[in-house]
Amino acid sequence: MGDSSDAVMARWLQSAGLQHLAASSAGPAGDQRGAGVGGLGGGAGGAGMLPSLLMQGYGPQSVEEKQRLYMLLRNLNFNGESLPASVSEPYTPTAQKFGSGTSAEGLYSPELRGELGAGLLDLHAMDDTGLLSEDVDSEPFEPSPFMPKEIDDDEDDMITGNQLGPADNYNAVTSEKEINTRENNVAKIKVVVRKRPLNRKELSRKEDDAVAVHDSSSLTVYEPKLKVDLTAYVEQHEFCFDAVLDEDVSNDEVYRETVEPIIPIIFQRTKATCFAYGQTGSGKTYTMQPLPLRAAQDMIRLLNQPVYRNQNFKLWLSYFEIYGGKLYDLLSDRRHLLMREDGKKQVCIVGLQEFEVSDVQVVREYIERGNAARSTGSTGANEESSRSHAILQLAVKKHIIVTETRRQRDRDANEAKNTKAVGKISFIDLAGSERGADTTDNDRQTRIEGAEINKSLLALKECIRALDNDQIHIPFRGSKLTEVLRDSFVGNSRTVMISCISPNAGSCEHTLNTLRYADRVKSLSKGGNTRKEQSTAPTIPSMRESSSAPSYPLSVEAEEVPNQIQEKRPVDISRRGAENFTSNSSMEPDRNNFSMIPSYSNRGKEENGASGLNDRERVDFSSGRTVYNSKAQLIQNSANAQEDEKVTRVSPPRRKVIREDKSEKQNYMKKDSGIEASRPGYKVQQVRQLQQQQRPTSASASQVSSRQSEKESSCDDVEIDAILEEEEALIAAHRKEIENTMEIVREEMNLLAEVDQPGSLIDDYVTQLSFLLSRKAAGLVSLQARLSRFQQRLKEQEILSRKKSSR
Ligand SMILES: Nc1ncnc2c1ncn2[C@@H]1O[C@H](COP(=O)(O)OP(=O)(O)OP(=O)(O)O)[C@@H](O)[C@H]1O
Repeated sequence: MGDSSDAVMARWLQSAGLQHLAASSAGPAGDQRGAGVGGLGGGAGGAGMLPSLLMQGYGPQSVEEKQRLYMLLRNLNFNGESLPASVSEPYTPTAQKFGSGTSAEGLYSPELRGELGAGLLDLHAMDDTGLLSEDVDSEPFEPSPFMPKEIDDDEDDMITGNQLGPADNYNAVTSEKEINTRENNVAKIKVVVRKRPLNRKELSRKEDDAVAVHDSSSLTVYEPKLKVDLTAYVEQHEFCFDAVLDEDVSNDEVYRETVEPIIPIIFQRTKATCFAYGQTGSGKTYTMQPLPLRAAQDMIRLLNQPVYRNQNFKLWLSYFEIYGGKLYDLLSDRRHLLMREDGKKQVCIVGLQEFEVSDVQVVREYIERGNAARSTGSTGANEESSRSHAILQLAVKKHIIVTETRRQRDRDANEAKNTKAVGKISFIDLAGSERGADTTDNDRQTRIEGAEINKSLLALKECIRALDNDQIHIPFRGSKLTEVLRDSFVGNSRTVMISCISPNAGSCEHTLNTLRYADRVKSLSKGGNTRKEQSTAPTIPSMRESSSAPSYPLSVEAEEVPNQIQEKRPVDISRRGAENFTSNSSMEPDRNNFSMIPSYSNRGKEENGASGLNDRERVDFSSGRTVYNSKAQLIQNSANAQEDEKVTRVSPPRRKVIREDKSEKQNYMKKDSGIEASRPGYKVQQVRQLQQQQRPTSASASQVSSRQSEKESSCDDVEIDAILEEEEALIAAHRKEIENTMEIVREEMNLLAEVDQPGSLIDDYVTQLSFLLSRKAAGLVSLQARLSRFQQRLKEQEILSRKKSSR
């Protein structure tokens, strides 16, 4: 065990930035190998050497090195063995004292994982799935090629203010253009599948490996089946994804494939979400566990780049879980948290503790602390954690230097007020996917929790699809999970979904469910990403720019200007809706993949293809501000064309009319003559006509009555503007409703296709159908209510006008 133990120890030391001590450890300390932590295979001996390394003079020289070694030792001391007296002084890199907690399994050495307690986002670890040690590679942290090299302080002077951060394989800072190109190159949604190796138990049962990974993007599942006459046969299911990672792919490669490309754009106001999905034991925790730490490492490296350091960018960490629809802070004694929406529709988690971090070691500790909070829950810790979603967020914030006077004023204000969000990445370890459909459990509470999980998984899928489809309405309210993640879905966002699958034939059904879920998430992104990325991001600031408004982070703008967003597509939505609906009505389940591929590919064609305005829209959106003006022109032209075609059609291009009305209003006030009504809404037009009749036209009217009438007409116009706005909102809501309904219908058809399959879970079907129907009903009820309000408003207005005219 000598050599391997040395190697493991060298890697541990390397992970703590103490690789130079490896040589010393091979000296006299090496003689004591195995004396420390025992019974843990190759790595244990190495752990045993560490105390002596720390105690004796030839080891670490500086206080910082000692602290690091102490931490390393403490984290490896998972068996509860006490540290030597000489190293037992507390290490307190943060102001907080952490709970006793379990060790950071897997964070140091994958060999040790599985023997330890719950790790990062370890929701429902199974103790019976330990893999053969030879399957598992130890993975030291290597500096990522995506990340810029650390720049010495001396180099700072060479870098000028406006130069921006990271790009591939570079040492110097690149231009904003390059950054934008890179940003656009990172897919908005990436779906990656990871297959884990067969574990000991599966091998001992001689289970077949039913998943064959062909290349970096496709795989086949061989599902063993029985015919009615009990003859066995194998059904093959082929899948394609953005990336398929085989069993021998290391965590390091997973990081490089999934999270690493996103990190630099977090500094460019992007919000990203990375989540693992899959059945229990498929490797979610194993996959997710190292990611936040790796990400933090790269983010900290970036923060140390002069361009960000000069801007006072800092990294903040928070960690909480959603269990049974409630939020708990994992870094604050599982404090119950409340979710609120502020005036800007931003979701705030009231009371969530966020910690500023600038050291990977400290990040590691917070993660451990959060894990400990999860695994030591007061009632049935394991059950609890297995039914929760854990969310770890790393946020980049710009610290605003406050002047003395302002500081005085804000003395009592929260420190957060002095920071401005730049971007963030959320890591989510979802509860096991099969839990939601767990029908064998008799416990009512457990079943309800299962339904809750199912609901959130469905809602998450809906949101991702809506997001990728550039829908105006994103169904955040579908679940607590999506509500919490709301701000990660709007504006400039990226999503990475890692679907974890077990390879054994016995898990085929779950594996297929996981892959179908992944397939659906993926489907809508086909052929649409580039356009969609461009369509949201550049247009919004251009609107702002044109009104010379201050520039906000992109995502905030996206939320702040819902009306403008609707404005972008006033004419085409119903049309697009109709096209979609037509294509959907021909949807046929693909029997091989059990997915609705035809519908999505049709949609891709429609969107890329000949849907007139859509095409023009796409071109327009890609060229930003000037294009937005031409877009307005386009809307105008289109509206004019419609008017030419059909004189009776009076519904106006929405915003345009309001502007016209306002200028009309001014004209009217000046001239005090009749209204030159231009295409108002049908009812509103009637009201205006009534008003027109009421207004004094005689030149001989006294000044008083003229002023009176001016006043009245001004009030009337305000009224009319309000009605027009309502009318506009009603029509927009109707459009949204149609889009929603179509999404739901699509879901229903998928559901039907699934339930038709042999072995489908009826409970799953029932839960999903009930979720969809309640969404449908809620949408209709809300539209109906809006319509009634509007009808009522029109009635009142008419009565009022009649009264006036009879006076
Ligand atoms: N790719 C992999 N390579 C090696 N071992 C793996 C891999 N994926 C998972 N494992 C091992 O399989 C076991 C189960 O993995 P893990 O606990 O991550 O599953 P999970 O999906 O998080 O399960 P649960 O939903 O119950 O929490 C662990 O012992 C883990 O070390």
